[in-house]
Amino acid sequence: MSTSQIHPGGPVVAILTAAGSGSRLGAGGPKALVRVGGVSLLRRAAGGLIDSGAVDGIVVTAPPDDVARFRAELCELSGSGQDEPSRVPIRVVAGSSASRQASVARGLEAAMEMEPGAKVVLVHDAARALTPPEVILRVVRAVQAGYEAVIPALAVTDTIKEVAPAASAGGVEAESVVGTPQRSVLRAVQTPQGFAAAALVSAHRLGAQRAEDEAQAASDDAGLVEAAGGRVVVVAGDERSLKVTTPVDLAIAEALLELETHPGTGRETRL
Ligand SMILES: Nc1ccn([C@@H]2O[C@H](COP(=O)(O)OP(=O)(O)OP(=O)(O)O)[C@@H](O)[C@H]2O)c(=O)n1
Ligand SMILES: C[C@](O)(CO)[C@H](O)COP(=O)(O)O
Repeated sequence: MSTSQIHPGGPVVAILTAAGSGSRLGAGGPKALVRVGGVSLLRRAAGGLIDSGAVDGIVVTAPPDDVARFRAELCELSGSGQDEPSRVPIRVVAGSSASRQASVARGLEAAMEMEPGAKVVLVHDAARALTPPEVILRVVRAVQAGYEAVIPALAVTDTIKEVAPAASAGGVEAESVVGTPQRSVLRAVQTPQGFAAAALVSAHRLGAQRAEDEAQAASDDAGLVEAAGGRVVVVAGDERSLKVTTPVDLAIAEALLELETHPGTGRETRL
């Protein structure tokens, strides 16, 4: 990368995961290219990272067949790092269809190639396109302050049950509840998750054998650090960092943007 070195604590690189197909959204194309408020999730998420002022380079993981399309989608945001030193370089690489973990592993390899001296690595979901820049900054600052793994999260508002696999009785399929974790100690985890670069590289290396099987793969990167014996800490997340997963999430994201653009229209009461 060798760009303007913005951060005295060492370069900060972000991996923006966007290689998922979006089957639950069912938009008929890659989810990251779906528009909310007229702009794709991908551009909004990359723009948020840039707007935080905390990131020196971004690696995007794209669906393997869509790398060129994703590059084109981001070309206006991306700087070469030479003739436009004020802009953040963006590299698009092929992710993996096997699992998010496998996509992040590919992104991490590219990120460490882009900036071998990176001290902080963020892993962020393109699907969390409305994440406020201040959340990104909060995570980066906590890593720079010495925590090796930092995740933003919210307190849980539903009661969460643990269940056993479904069984059928009298023609009714039902799951048996096997436990109710105490709600006050539960957190709903968001992204970006921030890591000391060495800790993330080592955790991915140790967990690599899980990545090709979705059922075994870690559903977040902090889980890999935990499995490797590392310490993960939580900072405040934000409701606007919701993950666009289903059509209802997309409608909520549209409504949030509408509120931001036209505050005080009375729509607040309907949210
Ligand atoms: N093999 C995968 C799977 C997911 N992701 C990324 O990880 C983030 C979180 O995944 P999710 O929201 O579940 O996206 P999809 O996998 O696309 O959704 P679905 O499971 O509904 O297909 C998304 O930004 C997605 O693009 C990825 O890079 N590679
Ligand atoms: C990383 C994550 O967004 C934290 O909540 C989440 O685990 C991703 O899960 P997905 O099934 O890949 O959307």
